[in-house]
Amino acid sequence: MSRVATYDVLVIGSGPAGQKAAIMAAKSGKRVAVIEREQGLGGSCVYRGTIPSKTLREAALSLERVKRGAAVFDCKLREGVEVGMLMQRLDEVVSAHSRYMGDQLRRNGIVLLHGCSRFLSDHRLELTTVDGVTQELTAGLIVLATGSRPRHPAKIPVDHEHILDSDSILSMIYLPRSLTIVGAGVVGCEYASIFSLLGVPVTIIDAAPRPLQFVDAELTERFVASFEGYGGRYCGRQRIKNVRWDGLLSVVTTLENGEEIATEKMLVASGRQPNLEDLNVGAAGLEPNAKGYLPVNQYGQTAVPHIYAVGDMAGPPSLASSAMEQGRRAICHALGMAVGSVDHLIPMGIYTIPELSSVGLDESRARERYRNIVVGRADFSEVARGQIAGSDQGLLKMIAGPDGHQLLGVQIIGDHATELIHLGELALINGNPVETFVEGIFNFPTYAEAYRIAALDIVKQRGQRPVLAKAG
Ligand SMILES: Cc1cc2nc3c(=O)[nH]c(=O)nc-3n(C[C@H](O)[C@H](O)[C@H](O)COP(=O)(O)OP(=O)(O)OC[C@H]3O[C@@H](n4cnc5c(N)ncnc54)[C@H](O)[C@@H]3O)c2cc1C
Ligand SMILES: NC(=O)c1ccc[n+]([C@@H]2O[C@H](COP(=O)([O-])OP(=O)(O)OC[C@H]3O[C@@H](n4cnc5c(N)ncnc54)[C@H](O)[C@@H]3O)[C@@H](O)[C@H]2O)c1
Repeated sequence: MSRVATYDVLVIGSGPAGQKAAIMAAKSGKRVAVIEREQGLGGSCVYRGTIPSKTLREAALSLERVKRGAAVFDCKLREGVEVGMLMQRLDEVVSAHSRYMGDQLRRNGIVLLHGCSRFLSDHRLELTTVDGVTQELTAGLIVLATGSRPRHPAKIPVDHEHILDSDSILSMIYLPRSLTIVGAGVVGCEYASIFSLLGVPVTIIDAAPRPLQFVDAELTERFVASFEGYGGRYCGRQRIKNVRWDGLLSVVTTLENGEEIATEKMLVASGRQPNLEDLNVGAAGLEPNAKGYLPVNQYGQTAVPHIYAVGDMAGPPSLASSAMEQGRRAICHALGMAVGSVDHLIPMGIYTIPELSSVGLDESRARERYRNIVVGRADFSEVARGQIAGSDQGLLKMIAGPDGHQLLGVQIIGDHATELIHLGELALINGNPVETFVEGIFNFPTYAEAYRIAALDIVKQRGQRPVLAKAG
């Protein structure tokens, strides 16, 4: 082992959480090293998560746009098309991303170390490179950002050939003739949309009565209607008895109600678990909780004050966007800098087709807290841009407090929902009232006009319930 290398800040993992932590620390004048066990930078976000899935989604979206114009266009996918052909831009996107990140680390003077690391004590780590060379490292501040990996239920024998997870699904050469998806969370629903639009019959199985349980029920109803419109089937409230590959053609799923579902492939999307095992956290005095995560406070600080855990490895919401913010916040907190106060307003963007997005309180949570809320609705079929695009599944819901002025949240399903949500987010951050959307001028024709329609709906209801408005 060579002599000990000393840094101010050591960041383990180069995904969105680790990157932002490292950059923030370097910009604050600290000597920083990032340890990454994979050859490429960027974490599962770049290689197995966000970017590959969204690249395949673009192909499904192109097909969907053509299908909307079915009266004039006649277009379907060629027989035997390879999944790789549908993701032609992926290599370019991934290498551009990795190059950009490498440059950014270098520009900021951050040392990049390749290898796997484990704690020797609370300030010391051992790094082992792929060649088996070891090096001891020490730092005053350590940020763990090792991400997560798919969780496999005990009853499902994932073999990565017939029964796949979100890491192996994109290694399929051909589109499957049919697909069962276990789990109607974000991963399951995003892939369900993509594959069903590409013409694959998809069945989703979940123990819950509806998919995406944490999303507004009116929005998920529209999602299910659209998914079923593309030939998909949602099997809610179902428990799986067993899953087996029949050795010939099909993966056979037996449900506890006796039904058998046979499809060519299965995708298991039943949640994630943190990458913690290799780190030997016990040597640093840390202990995971019953769910396998390291307990942290709102800044990502663990029970050992100079060790922070951020991003997926620290648990939900498990988003690239929140991972970046957690990385930044951890460093600000550790270095005694102002952290900012909008972390409760993390927007959620789900890239199903149609897209779903939300910020602030949704209808049911707002009702729990304030009882007499006012809900404004704008159907995209009322918006000129929606009519032009034939986007009739869209809906924007604006949630106002009992006085009908205070904005509490916005939920959107439909084209560009994940972009549109930021208007609502900024209004919430700035404490703008509902009127902002009535008085502001919007480009025409745009989907953003849905904000004004929803706001006017609230104003109309306010006029009809003067007693409630005064009672507050
Ligand atoms: C299919 C899919 C689609 C997704 N789509 C979206 C989306 O559209 N939008 C969104 O916001 N989020 C999305 N996510 C979630 C997003 O990818 C994650 O929340 C994000 O990648 C978490 O970032 P992270 O930095 O915590 O971890 P990761 O990105 O997983 O990075 C962790 C890094 O740590 C490294 N590492 C692990 N252990 C060690 C060790 N012992 N030593 C050294 N290095 C180590 C790993 O190699 C990896 O590079 C998606 C996830 C999946 C699975
Ligand atoms: N657009 C995005 O931001 C995006 C995209 C993809 C993933 N992600 C993140 O990745 C994380 C993981 O996503 P995920 O969808 O794998 O997990 P999840 O925890 O969101 O959903 C898992 C689903 O599987 C179901 N389930 C679990 N075990 C089951 C079983 N044995 N039988 C039937 N159903 C079962 C659960 O009821 C749940 O609905 C999420 O936290 C999400 O935030 C985000």
